[in-house]
Amino acid sequence: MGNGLVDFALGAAVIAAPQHQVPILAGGAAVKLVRLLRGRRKDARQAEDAARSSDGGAAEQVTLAWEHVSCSLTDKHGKTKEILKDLSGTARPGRLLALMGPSGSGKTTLLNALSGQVPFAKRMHLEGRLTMNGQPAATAAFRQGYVQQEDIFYSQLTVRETLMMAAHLRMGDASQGSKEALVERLISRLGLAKAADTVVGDKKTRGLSGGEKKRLSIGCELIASPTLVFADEATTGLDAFQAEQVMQTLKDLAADGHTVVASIHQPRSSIFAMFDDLVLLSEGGLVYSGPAADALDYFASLGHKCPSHYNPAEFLADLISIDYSSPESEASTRARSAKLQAAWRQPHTSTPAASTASRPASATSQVVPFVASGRPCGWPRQAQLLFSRSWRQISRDRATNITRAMTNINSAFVFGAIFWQLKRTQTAIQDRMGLLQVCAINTAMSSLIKTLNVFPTERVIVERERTKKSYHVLPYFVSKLVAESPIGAMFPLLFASIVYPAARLNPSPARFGRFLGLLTLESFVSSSLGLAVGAVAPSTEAALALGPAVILVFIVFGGYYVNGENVPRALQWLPKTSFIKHAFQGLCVNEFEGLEFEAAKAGLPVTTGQQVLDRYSFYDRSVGQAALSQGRILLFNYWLTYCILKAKKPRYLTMETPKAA
Ligand SMILES: Nc1ncnc2c1ncn2[C@@H]1O[C@H](COP(=O)(O)OP(=O)(O)OP(=O)(O)O)[C@@H](O)[C@H]1O
Repeated sequence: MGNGLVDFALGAAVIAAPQHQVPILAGGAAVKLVRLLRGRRKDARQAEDAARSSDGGAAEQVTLAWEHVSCSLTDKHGKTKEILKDLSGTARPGRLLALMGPSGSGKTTLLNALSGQVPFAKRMHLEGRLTMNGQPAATAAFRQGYVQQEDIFYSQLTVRETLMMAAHLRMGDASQGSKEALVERLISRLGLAKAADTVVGDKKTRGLSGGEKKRLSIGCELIASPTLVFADEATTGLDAFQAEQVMQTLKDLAADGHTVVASIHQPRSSIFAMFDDLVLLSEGGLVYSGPAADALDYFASLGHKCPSHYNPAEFLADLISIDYSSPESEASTRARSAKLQAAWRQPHTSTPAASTASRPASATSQVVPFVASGRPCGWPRQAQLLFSRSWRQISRDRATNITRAMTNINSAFVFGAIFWQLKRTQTAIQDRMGLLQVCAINTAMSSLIKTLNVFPTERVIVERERTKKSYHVLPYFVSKLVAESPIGAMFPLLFASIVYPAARLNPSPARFGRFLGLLTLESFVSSSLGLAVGAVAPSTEAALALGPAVILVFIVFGGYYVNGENVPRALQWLPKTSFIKHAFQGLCVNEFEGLEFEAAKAGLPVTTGQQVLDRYSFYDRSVGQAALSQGRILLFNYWLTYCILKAKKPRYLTMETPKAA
């Protein structure tokens, strides 16, 4: 059975089992999982050892060559769009190669293709040949780092902590002292000394500048001691000064013998002057590949002379861009782009690309590594590290915690004021029911929204780290849940402590304890639903749109609006899945059992709490059963999230060998 199927079967068995069998099944599942995981860890270590022995642990320089790289996308109607058209080129050690081209020209796709990270898409086809020092890239064991366009970090960790965490996760076998020394070296080399103890920050917390974040991203990639460094749009969104600093960092890396390939949009002339080599793309086709210094001469030879005192990057960008301002200008600029692509395809007697082969910039044959390489740490250590990261993130996030606390206190005061000191009259029965229902809905919503706001971004970090094989999903997920629980439990406590006495609900400490326990459990269940939705949704915005739509169904079947007995047969499973209903039932039983009401002056009076419960079809429920039902949904959501996270491991397209080859 495949691993995914094993997880599916185990999870399904735990959820579907009768209650008394759950511990036995869960125990069996745990043993099986541990065995599976041990097996996989062993495999991973063997693969790691093989990779090490193949490169001997030495930071050998690498020349990356690509030939006939094409990428195309066919739509549903069979129409094919060429994203990359038969590209060939070389990136050499000790040289900074810049990929330039207008937006949509294929820079990111080429960078992804060169790093073996073109995201899998059903109708996309990728072909070409990639070699590293003459060996097929698939079998070459050179380490690479990929600095992504978007800098995403745990916002509450400082620069030093972020780098230290990367070092711990990826250099498990190195000593603490050597990791600390390496991190300090990186900090000073990346010009981050002043910001070393500053938290990364986010929209709510002030932190690093854009340039500092980008340099931190580079630092995190350098932990693995890559010989090849890719950077996508490294300067996008930065001011001129920060952009120059980031490019200088990449240039310094190249000077140390790394092979650096960076895509960039319209750099200023001082940055253009840093490029050793240049690849220019227009509409997925190559219009130039060779030394940056020779580019202007090449285009001048085609009749496109750059005016003096003009930024060469701007001149080249204008030359190869498509002008969509009018049909005529679009046609003429497309024609010019096609002409330039055709000109490049002509054989060059003294092609700039050929000339670079004879003059590598670095005289050494080894990369000067920033750090020593290492293997990832073991599972218990991973769990420990990830726990400390999650704990720091949640405990330091004052802005989020204060907002959550204020929201809960505010709701508690509003509900407390509306349902102030409930009496034992007939009309107060409805008020009690209403209050318990809004308590259940409020707890579910506040917990869900918080999770949806945070988790999709965190998931992207986890996916990136898993691509680097830094850790497995299980230690991450378990440590995250454990770390977040204590603070997550604070908010229902705040809410319950205000609303319970304000409304004068059943005044017994034990009943208050159960009220609090049910709300806390419900808050965790709602958060687990948020994790599952956040794991599926492609972005925070999508998660925030999807989550409330899902929970609305659970609110409708929350036990107050629709009586479970009147739900159509085909939909009877829905109330069973509504954790809001289970919480509400538990709260009602806790509140009404043993309660006596004043008799009505007219009509049929409801004088006991049990009669109220019977009327809502809650006669066979207990607080324990309600808690157990919530617990099962909680476990199901955790299991579902775990499976989604595992299945969502980034998939990349395989580069096929060109047909002509
Ligand atoms: N998975 C995909 N599905 C559909 N279209 C895609 C996909 N990947 C790339 N493309 C298309 O291929 C073209 C090149 O995209 P790419 O992101 O490589 O360009 P780019 O030069 O990096 O652009 P930018 O500078 O704006 O980031 C674009 O038209 C893009 O829409």
